[in-house]
Amino acid sequence: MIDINAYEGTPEAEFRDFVALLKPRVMSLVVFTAFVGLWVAPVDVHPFIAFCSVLFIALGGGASGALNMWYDADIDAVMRRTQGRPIPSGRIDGSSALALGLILAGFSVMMLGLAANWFAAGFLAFTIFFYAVVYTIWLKRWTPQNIVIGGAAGAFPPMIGWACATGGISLESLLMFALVFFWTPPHFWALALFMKSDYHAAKVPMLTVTHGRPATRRHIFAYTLVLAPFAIWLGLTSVGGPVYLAASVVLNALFIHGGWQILRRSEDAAIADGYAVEKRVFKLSLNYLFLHFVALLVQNWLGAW
Ligand code: HEM
Ligand SMILES: CC(C)=CCC/C(C)=C/CC/C(C)=C/COP(=O)(O)OP(=O)(O)O
Repeated sequence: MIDINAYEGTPEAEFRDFVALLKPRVMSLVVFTAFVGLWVAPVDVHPFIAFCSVLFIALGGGASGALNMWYDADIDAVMRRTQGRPIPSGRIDGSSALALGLILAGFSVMMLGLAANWFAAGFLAFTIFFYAVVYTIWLKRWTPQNIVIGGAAGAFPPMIGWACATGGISLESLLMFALVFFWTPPHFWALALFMKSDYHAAKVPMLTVTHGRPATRRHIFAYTLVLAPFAIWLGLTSVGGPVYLAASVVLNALFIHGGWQILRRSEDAAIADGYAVEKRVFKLSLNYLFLHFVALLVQNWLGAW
């Protein structure tokens, strides 16, 4: 019998494939942190300028996602989680993704410079470079500290937002950076614990692969402990207040408890329940970060210290 599917040729790229190249789900939280950084800054920004700034940061983030997918296509083709992405599945060729990434990167930086200021635009350019080149091309395939150092790229957006409003850097924006920076390792390693075989197959030196799961569990717990003081310190600055502080204390207690549970678990127990705790802590990590930034917004609305 003739298999007509074998004669379909290269699958057609659809609009949603180009959108997928921009990693919209991950970037939605990144962009939210940038928005909050801009909004809580002590300078009034015209709503239209604020809207444009966030839009161009989002486009810049998307550009870096496309550049990451272009370079990582070989890794993505091996891992089950990423095999369906537009490049490994053949719906978009690498050179189109590269072109899209470069054009969007240039466009977003130029437009942010015109809409906000050139310091913020330079910061956005540096962040795109950091994710696409420092993390993706260099660190990711080289060291298990890849996501710790490379995580800085994901932590810059609230500083970019702040820079859009103020044209500079402050203790508050540095602490927002620290919040995302020290959050990234437990966020990612919780996921890596239930994805180890994928990274192993793709020969990516994630901590789970190079140092094993017990070491990864210890690292997750340690980072939840390091993270908490920075998150709470932010609440003592000019953007903080009682609502943020209360939220942060509760969220950190939950996150540290999650890290502790991960630390105490044996691998056999994790296999037995299908990594339920690790999956729960990964989800908790997303809520942890989202709610910290929501708390900053609410505090700003109610009035900070
Ligand atoms: C080097 C740093 C990071 C690494 C290696 C990392 C890795 C990952 C991976 C592998 C996933 C799961 C699959 C996926 O959706 O692609 C994920 C999910 C997610 N990450 Fe991260 N992440 C990092 C930083 C960040 C940052 C800075 C943010 C936001 C501020 C973020 C937000 C998210 C969100 C929202 C999801 C869920 C996506 C969904 O619902 O599909 N991540 N992350
Ligand atoms: C404004 C701006 C430029 C923002 C950039 C923000 C940024 C660096 C986000 C990184 C988050 C992310 C998707 C990491 C995934 O790592 P991976 O690429 O190793 O994960 P994968 O295996 O899912 O591809």
